[in-house]
Amino acid sequence: MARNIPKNTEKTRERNPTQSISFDFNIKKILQSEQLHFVLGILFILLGVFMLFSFSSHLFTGDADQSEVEDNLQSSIEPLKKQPKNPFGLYGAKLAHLLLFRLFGWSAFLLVPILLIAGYKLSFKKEILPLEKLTWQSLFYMIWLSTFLGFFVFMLEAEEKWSNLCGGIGYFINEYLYGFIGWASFFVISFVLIVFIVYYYKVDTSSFAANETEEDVALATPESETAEDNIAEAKNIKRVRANFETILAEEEPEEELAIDREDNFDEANIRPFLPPIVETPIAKSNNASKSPVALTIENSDDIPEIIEEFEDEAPILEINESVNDELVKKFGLYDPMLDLPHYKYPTLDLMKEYDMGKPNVSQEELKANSDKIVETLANYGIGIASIKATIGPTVTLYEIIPDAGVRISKIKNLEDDIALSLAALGIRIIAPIPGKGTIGIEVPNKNREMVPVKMVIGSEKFQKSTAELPIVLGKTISNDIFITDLAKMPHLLMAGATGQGKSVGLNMILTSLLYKKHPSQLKFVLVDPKKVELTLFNKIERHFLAMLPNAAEAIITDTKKVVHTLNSLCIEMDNRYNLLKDAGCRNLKEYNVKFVNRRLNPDKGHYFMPYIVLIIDELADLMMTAGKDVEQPIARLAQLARAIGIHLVVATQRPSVNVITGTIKANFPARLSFKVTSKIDSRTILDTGGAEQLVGQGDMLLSMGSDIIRLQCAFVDTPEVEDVCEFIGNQQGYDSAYMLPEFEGESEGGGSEKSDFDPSNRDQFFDEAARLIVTHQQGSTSLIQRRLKLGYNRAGRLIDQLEAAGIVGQFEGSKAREVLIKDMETLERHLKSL
Ligand SMILES: Nc1ncnc2c1ncn2[C@@H]1O[C@H](COP(=O)(O)OP(=O)(O)OP(=O)(O)O)[C@@H](O)[C@H]1O
Repeated sequence: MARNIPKNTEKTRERNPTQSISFDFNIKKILQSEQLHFVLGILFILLGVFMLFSFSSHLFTGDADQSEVEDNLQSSIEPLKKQPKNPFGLYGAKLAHLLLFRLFGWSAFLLVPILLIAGYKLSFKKEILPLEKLTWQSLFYMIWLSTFLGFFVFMLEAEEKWSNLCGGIGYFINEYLYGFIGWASFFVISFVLIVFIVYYYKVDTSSFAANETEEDVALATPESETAEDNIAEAKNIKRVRANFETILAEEEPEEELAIDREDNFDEANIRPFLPPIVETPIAKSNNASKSPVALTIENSDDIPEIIEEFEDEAPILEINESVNDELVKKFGLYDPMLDLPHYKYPTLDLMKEYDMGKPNVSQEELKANSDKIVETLANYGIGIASIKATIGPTVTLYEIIPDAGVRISKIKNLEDDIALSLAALGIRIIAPIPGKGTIGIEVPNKNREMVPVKMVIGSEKFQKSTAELPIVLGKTISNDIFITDLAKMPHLLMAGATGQGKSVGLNMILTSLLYKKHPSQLKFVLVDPKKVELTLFNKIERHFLAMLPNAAEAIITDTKKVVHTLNSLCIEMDNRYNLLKDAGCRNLKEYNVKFVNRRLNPDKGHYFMPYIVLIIDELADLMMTAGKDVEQPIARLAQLARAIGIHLVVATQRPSVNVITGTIKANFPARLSFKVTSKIDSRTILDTGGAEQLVGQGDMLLSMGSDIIRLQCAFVDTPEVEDVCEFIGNQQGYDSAYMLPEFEGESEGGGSEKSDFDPSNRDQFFDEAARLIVTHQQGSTSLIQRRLKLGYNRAGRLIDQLEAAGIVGQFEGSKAREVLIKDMETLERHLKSL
């Protein structure tokens, strides 16, 4: 209304009956002013301090001042007979006398923190502790404590000496109660406290009932809970998770929180960066009563079914939006980067500057080459309508449009003749160039141009790239910087004869990712059977590397360990799929978005999932020594891991069929080839010839689906990689590398065959798993996996042992196994008898 009032001209003000409204408006403004808040806040704080000291002094001077203060309270006009002993003067003595002696007793001290916190909040706009809650609690405890202490003062008839303890309120309540029920008033007082605690703190009374589990309670939670209830419950969850920093998050300002997370790292023992997050209490849908089905993914055809299963069968989480919003409002979105808040991305000055000099291809060279092409083709009776040249860093592409009626295959067959006439190696004919209707002839330049890493990494295109896993490989034939997204590839197979630029290519991939990703977002698993190529990356172990628990080194060089690591990655994949299923997400990106929005519960094993990039520097070596043992997990990962953010980059010197087997090849849609020694090798890796014609030094062909592009790989020198790694390695990192799930090889396992089951040799988690299964009455591997935080294989072995021990029934396909023991008592007896 006030906004519609005409502007305050003298006239309108005279006539306008709404003048008072405009006055109100100003009052409101004054009340809302920051200055007033600040001043009031300081006043509150001073008052709090004044109270604290006058109350404390009263404990010693109260008796002496009593009669003086009482007199003054009766008639404040009469002059004081003697000065009060309280150093805070008459008013200090009066205030203390009123609040301590007449009203609340010692519990009046509780008013002090309220004043201090309220004052601080008003002045500095920061709530050290939740003020409203604190005020209600303090009021209750002031009265209750005064009554409680009053009981003893009254019963012991010590009011002369101790009336300060309980104040007037406590004493009179007890006097009144005693008149009715005598000393049983103590029960009433205690009962009031119990009622307050149960209702105010929303004590989960169901947890007192025997055998009822956390999950049952969650199921019992009425969906119509108010947002406030949910927040309170969320905070309860938080309280339990004392090892997470969440408590600090609530009570401390953001900056302090960040530092604390860093310091308390090892507290989150499973994953060093398990996120500090408060979760919305989640009520499960009706489907929750269905047994969760163990998730086994054998091949990529399963994926659509799994996704459907996510939608249909998975316990779908119902999220109370308002609570999440409340949490987000309070703590902000979850930021994984706060794990290492001071982390600095590598800078461009770590890379060498190269003097590029003049253009690498002269006009004369261009003219001479196009003349020779036209001439050679003319010699074979092929006329050319037009010719156009595009200069690239390594090769120049001459695009020709032949006269009408010329057969393309005829030109293609002239590859060697053209090479001969141009006296150049590495001519490649692309006939026709897809989508262009021209024929391309790539002719290597006499002076090739090196593509420095600084140029591509520093390019605007790369710096601004929003790809999930951006990698800048180098330049295309038309001098464009080529950037691709490894997350979309989703896996890359690399081949190239020795000395053709494979290692530089791998380093480019790693360097690109190191320049764009934060350690909390990405982890590398580095496999280096040659033992020398990737050692540079040791320095970034605590930032970017993942490793097996108890491994001595993060970079894996030993074939046996490679097999373990690959299998461990498969377990990680299964675990991640289970978490995605739980969260109702289809891929890692969706999952992480949900997590960042505080919609997933870390207590249920959810965490911010970093991408994992597995790099294998020499597959041939591994295939020779371990064959199927490495082929199978690689194929499985390649088939299934894309959705959960595990991407593979596998390089090999020998792209022969026994290294790049059909299974492996079929699952690597993106393939990159440096120069190879034969056309057959080129066919093995790219499904077409051409790679044998490359000119080396990072000249490469990238095949993604049907397209093949020629690229010049950028050059990153070993000292540059070293500097980047040192730059990262010198910064504060995690306590250790990212831990992959443990994997026990067949021989080390606890015996998976049912017939082999030996009760004395059971898994150390056997009893725990049995109790879990019987409590939940669900014979499910994924339950064991999630609750006991074990890998899929180990959980599977446990289920087999439970079957052998007669605790669960047989495997029944997609259904959970029947639980044969129905209650804990029988189970305990059974366990003892084993
Ligand atoms: N992109 C590039 N630009 C310029 N020169 C390059 C490029 N890539 C590689 N080279 C040159 O080729 C040499 C060999 O490269 P690299 O070590 O990458 O080969 P490789 O294929 O890994 O060999 P190997 O399999 O024996 O390890 C480099 O030392 C460098 O001089």
